[in-house]
Formats: sequence, C-alpha cells, structure tokens
Amino acid sequence: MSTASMPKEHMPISAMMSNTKIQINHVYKKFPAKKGDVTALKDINIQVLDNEFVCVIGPSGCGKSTLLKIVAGLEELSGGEILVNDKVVTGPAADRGMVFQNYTLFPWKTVEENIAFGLRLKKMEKSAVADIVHKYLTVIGLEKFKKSYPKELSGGMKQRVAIARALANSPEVLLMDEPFGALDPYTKASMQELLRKIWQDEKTTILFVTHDIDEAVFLSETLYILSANPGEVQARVPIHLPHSRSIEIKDSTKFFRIRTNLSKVMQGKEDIEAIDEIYSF
Ligand SMILES: Nc1ncnc2c1ncn2[C@@H]1O[C@H](COP(=O)(O)OP(=O)(O)OP(=O)(O)O)[C@@H](O)[C@H]1O
Repeated sequence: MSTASMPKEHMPISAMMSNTKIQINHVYKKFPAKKGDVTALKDINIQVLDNEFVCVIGPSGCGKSTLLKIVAGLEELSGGEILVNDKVVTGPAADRGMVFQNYTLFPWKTVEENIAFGLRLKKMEKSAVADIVHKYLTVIGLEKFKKSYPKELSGGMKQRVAIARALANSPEVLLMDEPFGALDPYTKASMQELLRKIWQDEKTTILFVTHDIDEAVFLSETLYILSANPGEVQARVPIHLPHSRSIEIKDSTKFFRIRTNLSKVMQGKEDIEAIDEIYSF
C-alpha cells in the first residue's frame, strides 16, 4: 500500500511514537442551521510532529479555517479532541501563535512595538525584549523599518511583521490561515521562500491552511487534502522534495507532476496512489 494513503493505524510504530506537537483526534464540528445542523468537519485526524511543516488544502468551504480556529481555541469543537504538546486545547493560549490572511497588526504601534507586544504583556525585562525584537527584525529583514507604522508598509512587509510577532513569543506551534492569500504572485513567492527558511532555521512547527496547491506543495513536509461537504480528510500525502527549497523548484518536473497529481486527486479524476510513481522517478 502507498504510504500516501496509509491509514494511521498502519503507520510504522516509530512514526507514531515520535514527538507529536499537535494531535487532532476524531474532530467534528457542526454549525446549527434552520434546516438542521451543518457538519463542517467530520472525523478529522491529523498529527503534526515536532518541527514538521504540515499544510491542509481543500476547496472553499471544506472547513480549513474552522479547523485552524478550533486548534487555536477560538472555536469550540462538537466532538473529538485536540492536544498541543499533549495538553488538551480548551481555549486560546500563548503556546499557539497565529497569523491570518487579514493583516492584524496594531495600526497605532510601530513595527518594533508590534513585535514586542506579547513580550511586554509577559512583563519581560526591557533589554531581553529588545534582543528578541532585534533578532526577529533581522529574520524578516525589516531592521530599517522598525520605527515605521503598519500603514507605511506593503502587504508582504505587514505579513513579515505578523510572522515576527508570532515567533517572538516562542510559541510551541505556528498556525497560519492563508497568510499570503492577499499578496501579489511575486511577493507571495518570496514570502513562501522566507517562511520555509524561517521554519528550517528556527525549527518551528507549522500548521498552514491554504487552497493554493502550489503553495502547499512548496511549503509542506506533509500535506492533508480535505474534501468538502462535510470536510473530511481525503488523503495524507508526504512531500518528498529537498529540505532546502528555493522558489525555482516550482519549475522542476517533479514539482509539476506532484502538483498535477494532487489537483486531479482533488477533482476526483485520479487516485493518490499515482504519487508513488512520481517519487520513483
Ligand atoms: N460561524 C459559522 N456559522 C455557521 N456556519 C459556518 C460558520 N463558520 C463556517 N461555517 C460553515 O462551515 C463550512 C466551513 O467553512 P470554513 O470557512 O471553515 O471553510 P474554508 O475551507 O476555510 O473556506 P475558504 O477557503 O473559502 O475560506 C462552510 O460551509 C461555512 O459556511
């Protein structure tokens, strides 16, 4: 059987026993509606390992944002449970950093004040805050803009600050909901490259949702496809591309074939098994 379609119970014990950061176990979400409840998510099982980059893709309305909000503790689940670092999620907490599509910076604060926000709440010493802010300003390449206000920044720059703000709090996991969805294609590509580098350098654990197959293949170590109505896991797909990835990889035959296969799987035109043939080339 293909590892791509392998159910969790058939996965090697070593994989099951490794350090799991996020466990999404049998999660259901129902929304009340006039004609009866709408099942937005049905029996979702997703495991994210320490320092893994996992993307969830699926068509509009399949429940990607709902799932991420549940992991963030911003939305209640109707069944199942979510654990982050073996602790059951009962609400929002600092162990989960969030980056959304809509820019969520404080407009009245400068770039450095935005990055420092969570640290100041923790009443961290000024010099320690300054060190952390400096570190993440360097990571996102915006040292020269530390005194700027969000309105003076481009969309890509704002998202870089949002990522730095989330990372500055040393979260256990980073949850990202289409963070580059509003950016132009060029900026989006450079942000994807930057995020992949940050993930590699900082050893972060990331759960990222998107409807963009290109983006998901480029970023992921493991990718989950959700189908819609109700949102269900259609397939779990390991992405065997090099660890260090530059955006040029999108022009490679392998990348093209993975993307084409996934697109056909999502349209119900091809079986996920075909992905093993791509990797055997
Ligand atoms: N607060 C809510 N009340 C009722 N139904 C909701 C609510 N939030 C989401 N839904 C429904 O749940 C389903 C999943 O929505 P969700 O926004 O999570 O999907 P999505 O995959 O993120 O979509 P998109 O890619 O368009 O953002 C949809 O059918 C949506 O209408």
